[in-house]
Amino acid sequence: MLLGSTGSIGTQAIDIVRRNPDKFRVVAIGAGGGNVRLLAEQALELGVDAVGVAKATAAQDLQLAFYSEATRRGWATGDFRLPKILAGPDAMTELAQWPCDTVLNGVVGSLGLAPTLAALRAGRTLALANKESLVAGGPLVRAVARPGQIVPVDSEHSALAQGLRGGTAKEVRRLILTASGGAFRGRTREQLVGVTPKEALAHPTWDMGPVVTINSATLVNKGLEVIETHELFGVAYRDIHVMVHPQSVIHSLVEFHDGSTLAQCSPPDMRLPIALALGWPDRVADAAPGVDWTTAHTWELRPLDEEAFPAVALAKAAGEAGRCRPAIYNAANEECVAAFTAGDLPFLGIVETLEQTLTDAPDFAEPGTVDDVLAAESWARAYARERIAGGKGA
Ligand SMILES: NC(=O)C1=CN([C@@H]2O[C@H](COP(=O)(O)OP(=O)(O)OC[C@H]3O[C@@H](n4cnc5c(N)ncnc54)[C@H](OP(=O)(O)O)[C@@H]3O)[C@@H](O)[C@H]2O)C=CC1
Ligand SMILES: CC(=O)[C@@H](O)[C@H](O)COP(=O)(O)O
Ligand SMILES: [Mn+2]
Repeated sequence: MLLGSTGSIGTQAIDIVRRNPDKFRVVAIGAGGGNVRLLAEQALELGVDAVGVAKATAAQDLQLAFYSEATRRGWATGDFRLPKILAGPDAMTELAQWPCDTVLNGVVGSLGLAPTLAALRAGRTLALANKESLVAGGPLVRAVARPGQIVPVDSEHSALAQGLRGGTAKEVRRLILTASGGAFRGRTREQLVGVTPKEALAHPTWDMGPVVTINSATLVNKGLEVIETHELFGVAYRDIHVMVHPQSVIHSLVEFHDGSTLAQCSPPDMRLPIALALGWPDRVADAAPGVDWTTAHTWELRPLDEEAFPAVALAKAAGEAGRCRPAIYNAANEECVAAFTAGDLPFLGIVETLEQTLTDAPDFAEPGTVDDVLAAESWARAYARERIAGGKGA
């Protein structure tokens, strides 16, 4: 099951499936509804049983897209069976419970929380790219997930999961997440004034969807990943570190208490962690090219400039405090990224707004239900939007 099949993660997952028909079969796919042509193309190529679109009004366009795709393929009516269409805001959650072994959650944003919980409750293995669901609803996810039921897709967390195979939890001293540094790596705070969405979208090493790319530029992505690390591996925030690694070849490191450190290395290509998550615990041969060991390489690791990029420290504090503050951090960021992309908020205003939103947030309790998360998110979204509309953070 692929949720977010039309996106960067989804299309790369399909590449893995296409090249490994003996290992994987996709039974259903889902996406927002912004690209029904691609969704129909994928559905007919993969021969899925069901297709979901979150935008209810996209259902009719999807139906039409099936027929044009069938015509393009030279298929006559009667030669093929149309997949069942699920449409509306609950479509991803319904699909997450569809009979299958593994659900890959590759949708973007904390709207991925309901499908994450549904897949876990239905007993599926969850290949998780949608880090926002874990950040927003960590305590809810922890309460329903069996040990080992979530397999990380995020490159750093896949690296950590691989490194942790090399020792026991008791032997771990610290986890080190690597960060490319994003589009503005090496800049001072002053040099970030006036940077544009186009510049922020020019990621130095990874080709990804727009939201995660802008989050890389602000380092909010690394903030989300620190919380994701804590939620996935149960390691204390004080033992989770971030290092800037411009080459994006070392995807993260595990240090053990004897002073030994294990790193996972491969050229930046998400098909490797996606394939590993789909096949977990087995590796999929030739998922992506490996490092070329016949040439010279220089791999750097540098401390993060926390003054220019305070987003990681903010996320750590939010994670340590709990009580929906990670959900507030993420929801405010989703609003800020949309505003920055639309030209309504300057780049530095993103993290400034996050900080102010966290400062002014009322005290929420630890979430016990999805509604608790939604209440905190809805407060944060409204607060951030109001600040942005009022020209604050500009
Ligand atoms: N791309 C990457 O390399 C990496 C991504 N991730 C994480 O994976 C997730 C996906 O990222 P990425 O693939 O880059 O994002 P993209 O923007 O490329 O794709 C997003 C996907 O989500 C779908 N979508 C959008 N809105 C909805 C909705 N309301 N309901 C259901 N589906 C929706 C989109 O469908 P539509 O086409 O219809 O809009 C699309 O299929 C994010 O959480 C990201 O942080 C993590 C590590 C690496
Ligand atoms: C590929 C991947 O996992 C992204 O989440 C990646 O981490 C983005 O790169 P940086 O956040 O390190 O710039
Ligand atoms: Mn990552």
